[in-house]
Amino acid sequence: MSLYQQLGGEAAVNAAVDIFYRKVLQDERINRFFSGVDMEKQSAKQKAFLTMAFGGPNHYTGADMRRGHAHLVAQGLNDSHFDAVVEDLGATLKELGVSDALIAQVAAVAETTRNDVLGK
Ligand code: HEM
Repeated sequence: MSLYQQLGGEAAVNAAVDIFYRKVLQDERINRFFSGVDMEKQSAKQKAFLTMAFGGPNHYTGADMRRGHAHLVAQGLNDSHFDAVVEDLGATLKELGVSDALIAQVAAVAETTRNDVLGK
């Protein structure tokens, strides 16, 4: 069974969206990056983010991740911010009762996007 399926597939993504988004917006280390973001598109973005982090079906490539975050890199986005997002994601999954082993797998999937997201 894939990681995405083990976590509960689309239902798990939907459950995580609100909790994750709240954590990110309350996180003083990173919330400035989200201040100008279109709120209507935000939910779809969060779902795309979580589906990707869960190792599920997504339509994004490394090039898309580079393009999608290049304006944030220009604003100073760096490893510390990436780490904060991974931490907020882990805390979200913990709240939803996901095991530490699965959370570690999700963090490992997120890691595969680090260089693209940070434009390295
Ligand atoms: C774990 C790695 C990450 C993944 C998988 C990821 C994924 C995504 C995806 C799929 C999008 C939507 C792109 C689109 O518009 O089609 C996006 C946009 C965005 N991401 Fe990330 N992201 C990651 C890390 C981060 C980090 C570390 C930050 C900032 C702390 C961040 C902030 C944003 C913002 C603000 C947008 C919206 C940009 C806009 O609409 O202007 N992301 N991300």
